Amino acid sequence: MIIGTAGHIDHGKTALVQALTGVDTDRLKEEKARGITIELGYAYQPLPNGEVLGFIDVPGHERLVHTMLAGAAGIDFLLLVVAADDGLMPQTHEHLRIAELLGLARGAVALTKIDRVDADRVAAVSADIAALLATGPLAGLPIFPVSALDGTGIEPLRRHLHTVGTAFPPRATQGRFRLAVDRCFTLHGAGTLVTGTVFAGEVRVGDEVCLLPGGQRVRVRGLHAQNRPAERGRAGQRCALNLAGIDKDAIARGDWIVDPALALPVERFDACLTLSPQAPRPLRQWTPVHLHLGAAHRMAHLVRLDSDQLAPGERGWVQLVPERPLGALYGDRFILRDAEARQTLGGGRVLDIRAPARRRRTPERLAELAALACPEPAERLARLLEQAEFGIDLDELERAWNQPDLRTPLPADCRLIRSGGETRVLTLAAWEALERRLLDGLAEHHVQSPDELGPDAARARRRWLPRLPPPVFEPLVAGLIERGALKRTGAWLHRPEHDLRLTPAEQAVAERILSLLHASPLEPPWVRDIARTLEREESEVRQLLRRLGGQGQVFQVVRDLFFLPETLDQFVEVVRDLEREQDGARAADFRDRTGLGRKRAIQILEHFDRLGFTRRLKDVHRVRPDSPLAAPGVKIAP
Ligand SMILES: Nc1nc2c(ncn2[C@@H]2O[C@H](COP(=O)(O)OP(=O)(O)OP(=O)(O)O)[C@@H](O)[C@H]2O)c(=O)[nH]1
Repeated sequence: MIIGTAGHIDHGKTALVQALTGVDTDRLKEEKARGITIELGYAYQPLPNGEVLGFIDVPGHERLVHTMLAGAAGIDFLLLVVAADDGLMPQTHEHLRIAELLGLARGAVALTKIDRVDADRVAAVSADIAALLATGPLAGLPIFPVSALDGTGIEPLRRHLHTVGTAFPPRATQGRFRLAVDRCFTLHGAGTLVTGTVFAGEVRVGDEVCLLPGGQRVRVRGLHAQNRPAERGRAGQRCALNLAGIDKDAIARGDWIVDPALALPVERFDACLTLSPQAPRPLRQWTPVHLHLGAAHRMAHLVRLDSDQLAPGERGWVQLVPERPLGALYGDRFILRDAEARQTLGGGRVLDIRAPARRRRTPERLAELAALACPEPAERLARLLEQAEFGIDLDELERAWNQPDLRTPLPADCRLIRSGGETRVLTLAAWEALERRLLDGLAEHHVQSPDELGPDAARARRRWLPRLPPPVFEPLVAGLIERGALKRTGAWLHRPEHDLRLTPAEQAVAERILSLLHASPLEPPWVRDIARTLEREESEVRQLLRRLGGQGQVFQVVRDLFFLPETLDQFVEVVRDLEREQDGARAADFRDRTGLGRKRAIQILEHFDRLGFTRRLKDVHRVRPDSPLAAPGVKIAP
């Protein structure tokens, strides 16, 4: 268990920790000279059950609240210190408010310096403290009157802390490792050391870990847990890590040391924020604030999400945009102070570290935040899934929530898709809705373009499910094909009832049309000419040719002019030759080698551009290296 002191300057925090543990945590020369705490101080005390109590002593100076916050982020138990002579003072209030906003649920009050006052004063200040606590979540904390000077009351307080510490449940270690760095220094002969509180998981000597937000990989060469050499450190302990492969100057207070899977720098996050009732005014859009999260401290801007301003005492959804990325995960507590760093404004909990910069205030997004605010992970996932049209990237969510086992068990009525290196989960209802959108889209397409077999898969996705990640689209299509609800012919997707098969009478006409094309492949007749030769309606010939086009038997190069695939293949070969020999096809060269007229040569090249075989750059048509037709021998004709 980690105990953190809190309280107004000079109220006796450091003296109390020394009386309790024998350790003087004011180590700095300047601290000694001025008699105040400037940096965080640390002390440890072994318990009979083998556990170790950790103490973090924080400064009480009003200008050092940011240091107090760096220490307070990792504590389990609040030791609120109030001097009996002074009574309640500004930082008594502010530190208490911070502890409440950080969600601290355990604590005790030390009423110090009782050697300086009489019993009536002790009773009066005790009553003030009880009244102060009564309105908040820490109501009813025990109050211990003590004197660090003569030792009165120290023993009962120490016994109380030992009893609570012994009964304190060790934190669960199922998440991945993360430690909030509050100090970094070099030790002669050992190299770079960082210390901090382990927020989650476990670390062992030899582990490879990551600096966040920097991203550098480092190895844990050695470690201390609760001030003792150890092979491993775990959630809830203070640890010192000896890191190999990094300079001290590359690390600063506020960084995190994390499992490499958690090395996600956060540029903005959405959160639930409670504005303190004592905040001086409502928070408006883009208010600049000091953001304290873990041991980190950043300037940040605040965006209101569910209304335009947040009034004192209110709770709402906000987005925070720090000036530089930081480390944060779902559920992390944070504190906001005003831009001048004079007052604590409020505090909250991180809900989404992958928060969108756009469309962040839509009703759909607010519904998502409501789901994210749900404290229980399985229920939270289920509620998120209900709204996730395209499903959820489960790997990403497991990292963002630091919950490596979210998928066991998977919520009922869900589908897990593993594809393209991604694991996505969707409700069956969402899956069916996606299937319907594709099938309905195709049905409509068939009505509008009856002469076309259907779009290819890439076009179908862009058209009807543009926001569905491609790795999910493929299994969706495959599933529909397997069930017979969809057909794939060549590259084209279509409904099974839609095909371009011709009736025997139409087939007879089609064959006569094709033989006319075969008779003059380089200069095929126009639709008008074919109709005249065969004595059929122009519209009938046009429609038949388009349906043959849908089957890939002819290609329309310009309106009403159709070429056979094998003819186009000859042209493809010419273009490939020109690409090899002259870095692309110019209209004049292409005309000379094919014997086409100039205008037709250009039309063919433009057709190739449309097919994606070539790309025009000024007057040259270059072969696209990614086109299947770029490879020698590949043909358009089946
Ligand atoms: N008489 C008396 N003096 C005390 C007691 N506790 C602390 N003091 C004195 O009060 C002064 C401040 O004590 P500290 O322990 O440094 O106070 P602090 O709260 O740690 O101060 P900051 O960390 O700077 O906020 C020192 O001169 C202490 O000797 C006490 O129980 N009785």
